[in-house]
Amino acid sequence: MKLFIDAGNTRLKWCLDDQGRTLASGTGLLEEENPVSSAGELISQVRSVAISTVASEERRAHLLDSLAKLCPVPVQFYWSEQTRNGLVNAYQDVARMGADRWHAMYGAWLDHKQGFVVVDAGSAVTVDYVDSRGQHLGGYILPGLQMMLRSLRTDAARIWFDPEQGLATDPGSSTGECVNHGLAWLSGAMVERVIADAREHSLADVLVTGGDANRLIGLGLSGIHRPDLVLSGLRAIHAEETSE
Ligand SMILES: Nc1ncnc2c1ncn2[C@@H]1O[C@H](COP(=O)(O)OP(=O)(O)O)[C@@H](O)[C@H]1O
Ligand SMILES: CC(C)(COP(=O)(O)O)[C@@H](O)C(=O)NCCC(=O)O
Ligand SMILES: [K+]
Repeated sequence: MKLFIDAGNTRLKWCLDDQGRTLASGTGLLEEENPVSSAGELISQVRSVAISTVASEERRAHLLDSLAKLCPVPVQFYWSEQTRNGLVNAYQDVARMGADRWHAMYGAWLDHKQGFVVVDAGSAVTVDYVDSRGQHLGGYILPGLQMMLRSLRTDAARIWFDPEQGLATDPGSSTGECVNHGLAWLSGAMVERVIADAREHSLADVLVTGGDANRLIGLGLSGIHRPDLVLSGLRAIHAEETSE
């Protein structure tokens, strides 16, 4: 059995794979003693681990320590690449691209050859465009939804509010409404840009992943929700690398 991990800046997503079948999946926190505690006893059957991560070196080392205690098996990290199976990265320096973006794009490329957008609404929001030839046209990195609220709370002395998940975008008449509606309004504007760009570049599909995917879908981002997109790409790449 293999353990696949997508370790982001906020949460860790994992799944257990037995010859291509998903036996279990869950989420955890990187700093926990056992970040895959939700896998329970199954962890003892793991024979190898494959990881996609954008966490700091310190947190990556901590994850390795935790895994070594839980299951002392080989661990392989997978990073961004220049090209794979027809998908071509637009970055000149691909080592700089977050591994999660490349793995999400590859997961999308396998099923959506007619051109696509990947929106990953995690700690940060990333938007990547890939055309029907597999050429990555480039992308955007924006502050995530929680990150924006946190910066308003910490960097502005007189802004107090309770965060809400609402979708209202009308002009607010209290600090709380102005902040919460403002975030929905800004996110909605981003969604409109993504839809317009997809049309302009003839990208047929919009794939949405990340912890805030449903919020963006609620704000009009009509697309395919693929919470497992990074893990899908990682699993495919691992399978290709280990079958050679
Ligand atoms: N249970 C949860 N714990 C933490 N964040 C969550 C949860 N559910 C939804 N979120 C939202 O998801 C975002 C993190 O998304 P995620 O895809 O896990 O990020 P990352 O890949 O950066 O770790 C947070 O900013 C938050 O708004
Ligand atoms: C943009 C990101 C922070 C998104 O990570 P996440 O929100 O999923 O934790 C991550 O992909 C990253 O650290 N990228 C490095 C810079 C780049 O992709 O160019
Ligand atoms: K992200």
